[in-house]
Amino acid sequence: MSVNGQSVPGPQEPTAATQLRKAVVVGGNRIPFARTGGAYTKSSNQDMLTAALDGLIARFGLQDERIGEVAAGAVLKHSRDFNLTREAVLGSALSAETPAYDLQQACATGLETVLGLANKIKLGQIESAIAGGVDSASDAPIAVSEGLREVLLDLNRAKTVSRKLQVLSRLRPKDLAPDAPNTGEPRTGLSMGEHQALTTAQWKITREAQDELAFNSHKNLAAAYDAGFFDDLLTPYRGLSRDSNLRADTSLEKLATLKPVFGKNLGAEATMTAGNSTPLTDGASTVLLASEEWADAHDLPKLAAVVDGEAAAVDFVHGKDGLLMAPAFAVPRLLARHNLTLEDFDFFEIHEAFAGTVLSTLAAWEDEEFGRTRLGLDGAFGSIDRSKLNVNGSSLAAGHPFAATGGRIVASLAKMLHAKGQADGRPARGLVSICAAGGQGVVAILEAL
Ligand SMILES: CC(=O)CC(=O)SCCNC(=O)CCNC(=O)[C@H](O)C(C)(C)COP(=O)(O)OP(=O)(O)OC[C@H]1O[C@@H](n2cnc3c(N)ncnc32)[C@H](O)[C@@H]1OP(=O)(O)O
Repeated sequence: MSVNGQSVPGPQEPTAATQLRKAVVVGGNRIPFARTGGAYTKSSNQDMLTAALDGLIARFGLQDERIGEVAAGAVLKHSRDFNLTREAVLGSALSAETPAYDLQQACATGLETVLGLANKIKLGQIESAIAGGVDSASDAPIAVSEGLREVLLDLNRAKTVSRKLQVLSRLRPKDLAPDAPNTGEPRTGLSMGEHQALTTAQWKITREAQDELAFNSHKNLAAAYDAGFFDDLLTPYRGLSRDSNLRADTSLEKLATLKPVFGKNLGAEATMTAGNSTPLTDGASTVLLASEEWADAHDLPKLAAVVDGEAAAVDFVHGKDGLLMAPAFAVPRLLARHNLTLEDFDFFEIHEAFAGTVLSTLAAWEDEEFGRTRLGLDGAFGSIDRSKLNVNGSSLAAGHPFAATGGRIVASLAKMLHAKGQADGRPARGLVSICAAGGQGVVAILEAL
């Protein structure tokens, strides 16, 4: 059968995944997320990832343990961090004989590390793994200009003082201007927020609907903290024990007063504000994965199984689809492979890059024409029960340290699924959906154990 242009095995045909052993989520850990320029201004990616690893190691008694593999990544990485994850492992309490590598899939990095490592466990290549991600916009790498770079390289090669002076004489004042990273898409020059403003307008998402989603994110995250949901997940770090972006006292009235920040310059209705967009954030998260046998042998919990994942990409460059709309295509493909519909899920963890991102995706799934023309279905893909969406808060409230968001979501969802256990006579089931820069998206299904 075919779903949005890709053939997927029919429901009756067993997929390779169904014949493999299980990869289970044992648990996760993270440091509280901090708004950029705040508590972690003096922390590097390596510091934060090491702290998130050490918290996980302490929680599950993994000191000096040789783990099968550790994979993590950062979207904003200094050139000195060749293999950031390996350096973090070497700085942690794990055995130095634990192999580790970096992976980069923009905001989906954390989820992609979970899926890749889970597959290795399913195949029997490794018994245990730690997935993760980290990002710091506070410690963002600043590159030098092309002119200064050329001069510095030539200077390094120059053997005599006169040659060095000759090279230096090429420098112009403009060469000294730094080249700072930004959230712009290289192929369009538009920021993520500007891209989303176009999509938000295309799907006619109102300011009120976006503010309501943002309000619920803060309300749900605050309630989760108050209920102790995160007590086992957070390593206090640099004086923080809660995500610093969380505003338990925000209100729909306050959100309605905030000035629109994206879209005005593009002729789109400007409905996106600092309140319904994620802030730039610093933070790190880790997730311990294992085979059932390894978890049992170490007397560790098995919260949920990583069932399967899917990635999609859209052609945003030519305006065919919105930059952050790839999950709208990946989810239907993944669900078709498992003969599932949106009604078969008990929790939806849809990353809130912007409130408009979540709402545009849901609107696309509910749209008959999108279902027919873009997904190749007979009608609309479906709608979700909103009471199952991001029930313990998501990125709008917690913040979004790009590569660390996937680990936050998987660890939280695994706990929620384990607590729920069964639903309708089957294991509780959760869907993870993460949009990423470059027009990509990664999604996954987890099931309670
Ligand atoms: C990268 C990938 O692969 C995919 C993705 O996830 S895409 C997403 C990537 N992330 C981004 O692009 C980051 C987007 N965000 C931004 O650029 C910035 O946060 C922003 C431009 C939206 C806002 O920046 P800012 O103006 O510095 O925000 P900030 O000062 O915190 O807030 C502005 C005001 O709103 C208020 N505010 C913000 N949130 C609020 C809330 N929930 N409730 C009440 N007030 C709030 C603040 O208090 C502040 O008020 P004052 O001016 O009175 O102090």
